[in-house]
Amino acid sequence: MPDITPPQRGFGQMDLGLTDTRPKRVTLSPGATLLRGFALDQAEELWRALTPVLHVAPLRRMLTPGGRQMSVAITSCGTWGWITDQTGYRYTRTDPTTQAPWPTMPPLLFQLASRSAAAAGFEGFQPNACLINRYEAGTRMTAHQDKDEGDITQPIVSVSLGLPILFLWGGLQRTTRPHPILLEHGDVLVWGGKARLHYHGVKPLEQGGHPLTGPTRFNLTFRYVAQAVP
Ligand SMILES: O=C(O)CCC(=O)C(=O)O
Ligand SMILES: [Fe+2]
Repeated sequence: MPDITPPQRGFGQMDLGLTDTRPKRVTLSPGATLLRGFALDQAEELWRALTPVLHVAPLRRMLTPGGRQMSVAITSCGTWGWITDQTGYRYTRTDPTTQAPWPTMPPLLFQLASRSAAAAGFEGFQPNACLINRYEAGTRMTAHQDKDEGDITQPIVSVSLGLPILFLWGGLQRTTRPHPILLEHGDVLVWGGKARLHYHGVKPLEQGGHPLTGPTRFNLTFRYVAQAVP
């Protein structure tokens, strides 16, 4: 494992006016690649493309099957959207809050996801679902596997926008001690193949302000959901 220990909290090399000498590409484990800043050039355009999506399918804090309200606010675009309620986790074709189909995935998002996957060695990725997570200060996501897609031959592409967060990259067992990775604005993380079912989560978001997203962090995860999923 390369040294990907996060820098000290509070400032980064860039804030000091120094050149960022960290590698642009880091393998976290076989099949999992961090592409630092891969989406940076397009961040503002991506952000603008999200506005109409969030208008049609507003962010909402859903209930877990155990009846707890998630701290992260979530919505989706694409053919399939991910939901959780007291009957379980699943993908649906319509938004349960509006009964309307999920908004179309903006082509810019689709193309970025497909290019990112290819850059990480997964050619031909055609996501049909994009989950949109909004984190506010104190919000976190506990360790989990992404396994509701019904097809684990396709990777997950995760794009971070806004405030930085510590992402926890685990192993195939929940008990594997996770490795913290700093995910910053414009970073893209791709995991597939042997890494597809690795546990992962994020630490609580620290308070802060970002020029684009204000006091929040947005994360977009692109997935391919098998048509057989009801
Ligand atoms: O916010 C992140 O970086 C991870 C999100 C995630 O794991 C998920 O939506 O399944
Ligand atoms: Fe996940």
